[in-house]
Amino acid sequence: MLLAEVARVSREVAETSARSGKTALLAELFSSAPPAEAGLVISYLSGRLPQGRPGIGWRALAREVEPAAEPTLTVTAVDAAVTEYAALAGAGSQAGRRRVLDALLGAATAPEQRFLRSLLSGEVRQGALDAVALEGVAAAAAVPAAELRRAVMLDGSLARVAAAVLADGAAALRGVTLRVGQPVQPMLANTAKSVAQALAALGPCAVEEKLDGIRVQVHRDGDDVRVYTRSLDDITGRLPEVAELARTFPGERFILDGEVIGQAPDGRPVSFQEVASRVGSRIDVEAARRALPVVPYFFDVLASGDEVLLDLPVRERYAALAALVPEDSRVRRLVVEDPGEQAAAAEEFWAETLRRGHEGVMAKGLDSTYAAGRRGKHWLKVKPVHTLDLVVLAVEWGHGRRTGLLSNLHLGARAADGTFAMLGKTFKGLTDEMLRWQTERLRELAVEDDGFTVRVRPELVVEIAYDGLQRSPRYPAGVALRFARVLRHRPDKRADEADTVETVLGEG
Ligand SMILES: Nc1ncnc2c1ncn2[C@@H]1O[C@H](COP(=O)(O)OP(=O)(O)OP(=O)(O)O)[C@@H](O)[C@H]1O
Repeated sequence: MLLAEVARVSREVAETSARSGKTALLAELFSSAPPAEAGLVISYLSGRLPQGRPGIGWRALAREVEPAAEPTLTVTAVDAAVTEYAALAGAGSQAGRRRVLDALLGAATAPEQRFLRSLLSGEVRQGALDAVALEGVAAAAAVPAAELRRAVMLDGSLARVAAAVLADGAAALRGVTLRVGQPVQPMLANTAKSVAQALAALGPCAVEEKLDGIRVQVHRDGDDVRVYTRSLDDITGRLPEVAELARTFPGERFILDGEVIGQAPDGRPVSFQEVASRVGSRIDVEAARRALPVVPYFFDVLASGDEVLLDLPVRERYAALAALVPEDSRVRRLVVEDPGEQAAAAEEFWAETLRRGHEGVMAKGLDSTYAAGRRGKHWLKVKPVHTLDLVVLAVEWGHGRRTGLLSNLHLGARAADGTFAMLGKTFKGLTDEMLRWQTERLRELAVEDDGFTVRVRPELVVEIAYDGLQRSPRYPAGVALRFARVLRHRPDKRADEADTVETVLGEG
C-alpha cells in the first residue's frame, strides 16, 4: 500500500469529528490494504513505529529534502528504511543514518514528507486511534467489533489480529484463544473515593490489599515459566525468584495475575522506586537479587490446566487460585458478601492494610468476570491520597544545585479533543536519581529549547500527588493543582492512558 494513501486517510480522519465517519474512512482503507500490510498501516495511523524509538532527532528531520513528484513509496519500503536506520548505531553511523533518512524523505511527495516527519518524530501519537482502527478493521472484515476486540485482548496485538482477520475473516477469530505462554492484556481498575463508596457501587465484593509494586502475569507450562509485565514485556530473566516459586505450585499449567513487591526483614513493603530499580536492572541479576529479593503475591488466575477462566466470576476464579497458590503467596483479602452488615469490617481491613504499609485496597465485584485489557467498573481502587497520572508538556532548566538538569515539570491532563490541558508545574518530590533520569528522557523528547523552557513531545507520564484543586483563570481548564508533587515517573504508561481533564474536575 502506498504511504500516500495512509497519509491522506490520516489527515481525513483527524479532520472528521464523528466517530462513525472516522470508522468508515478506516474501513475503506483496510478493505484496500493487503492483509500483510494492515499491521503497519495501523501502526502508522496511530503514530507508532514497530521499531520503537529509532532516535531520529528533530534537527535531522527538519533538514529540507527535495520531495518526489509522484507517490511511489510503500509502507513496506518505509518500514525497511526505518529498520535500516535503527540498525545503524554507534560511532561513524551518522553519515549512514543521514543517507538513509534523506533517501526516504527524497522518495516521498510533499504531503508524504509531512506525514513521515510527524511519524518519525513521534509528534502524532494518536493512541486513541486504536479503538477506531479496530472498528474500521471489523467493518472491513465484516466481523462484529466486540468479537474482534476480545480477540485482540487475548492475543495482545491489534496489528497481528487485524492481518489475520482481513485475510481469513471470522474464521481467524475462532483461532484466537488464551494460551499459556502468550501474555494477555491485564484487567485495570477504576477509582473510588472511599471504601464505603466502593462497597455501595459493587455490592458483594472482595476487598483486597493493594500492593504497590510491579504487576506480573506468570505463565507456567511444566518447568517453563515466563513472567510478563503489564505492558506484556517478558521479564522472566530479571525475576528468577518468581519463576522458582511458581514451579513449586501444584498445577503444571496456569496463568496467574499478581504483584511483585520488595519486603524489609520485618515484612513491611519497601518503596516502589526500590522495586522498580531492582526489576529494571538486567546486568547482574544475582547481585540485584541479593540486595533486594522480591516476592510475588497473586490475586487472580486466568487459566488452569486446559481451562480458560476469564469468563468465570471472581468467586470461582478465586477458588481456582486457592487450589493452585498457597495462602501465603496470595494477597490478603476480606470477602464482603453483605456490604450493609460488613461495612465496619471492611473499614477495619482498610485501616489494617494501611498500617501494614500498603498503598490502599482494591475492591472487586464477586460476580464479575475478568475483563482483559479493560478499565472495568468491577475493580475499584481506593487510596488515601489523591493521585493523577499526567503528561509532561514542557520542562524548565533548573537553577543552583539543579543547574544543567531539567527540573520544573509542566503537567497536562488529556482534553476531549486529543490535546493536553496544562494543570500546573512542579519540581517537588524529585530525587537526584529521578532528576538525572528525567533530564535524559526529556532531552530525547525535546522539540524546542529557548534556554529556559524545553518543550517536549507529550509522551512521558508522571504520577502526581496533590492536595486539591484551585480555581485559576491562567490555565486552560480553569483550575490548577494545589501542592502537586511527583511520586514517580511512569515510563510504562502511554500518554493516552493518562488522566483526563474530566476525571481531574470530578476528583476536585
Ligand atoms: N489486589 C490487587 N488486585 C489488582 N491489582 C492490584 C492489586 N494489588 C496491587 N495491584 C496493582 O494495582 C494496579 C492498578 O492500580 P493503579 O491504578 O494504582 O495502578 P497503575 O499502575 O497506575 O495502573 P492503572 O491506573 O492503569 O490501573 C494494578 O495494575 C496492579 O499492578
